[in-house]
Amino acid sequence: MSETHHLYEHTSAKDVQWESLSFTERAVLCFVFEGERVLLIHKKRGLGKGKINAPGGRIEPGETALEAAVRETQEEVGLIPIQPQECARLHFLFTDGYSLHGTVFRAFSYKGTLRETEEATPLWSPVSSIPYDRMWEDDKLWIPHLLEGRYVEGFFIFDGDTMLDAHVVTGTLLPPPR
Ligand SMILES: Nc1nc2c([nH]c(=O)n2[C@H]2C[C@H](O)[C@@H](COP(=O)(O)OP(=O)(O)OP(=O)(O)O)O2)c(=O)[nH]1
Repeated sequence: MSETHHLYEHTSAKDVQWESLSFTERAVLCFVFEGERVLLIHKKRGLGKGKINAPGGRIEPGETALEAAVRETQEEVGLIPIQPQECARLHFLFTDGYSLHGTVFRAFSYKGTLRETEEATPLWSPVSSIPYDRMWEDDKLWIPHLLEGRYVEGFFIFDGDTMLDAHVVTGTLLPPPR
């Protein structure tokens, strides 16, 4: 194993100069709520294969984060979220130097028909029993704040699938859906 592989192994998430990182990749997630349930997916391929997550994916060139959130949700499960609202920012640094910035949205209405695709199997999860044990390790640290309606920022250091350190900051209460 090379030295660079362990570049950030002993770095704390609080000590990383996150604002001066030029992220390798930018991605989005979109949480669609209906009553006391939230739309999640079982991801069938790509990064996070086998895990439960919210719909999402990489932002394409020329696209805004909001546009990507709507497109990825439609591509993965057929639903078009209506008026998604930004509700979190996530920052990931991997020990091999890869870094990922995530913008998270929430929506309370949608159009279209839910369907399974080659990328994902959709599932409506009760908000009170999100399957954190089948999700990315950091999710249990920030999704509860999102569910309370608070803006949240997360800073995480990962080695592959293993979370080495985390720093979560909660912000203001977001305006309720209209
Ligand atoms: N909830 C959560 N999502 C994460 C974490 N790490 C991480 O990459 N993701 C999300 C961000 C993206 O939405 C998704 C990665 O998907 P991706 O878009 O890179 O992979 P993909 O192969 O499906 O690519 P694409 O064609 O859909 O763009 O996983 C995490 O720790 N927690």
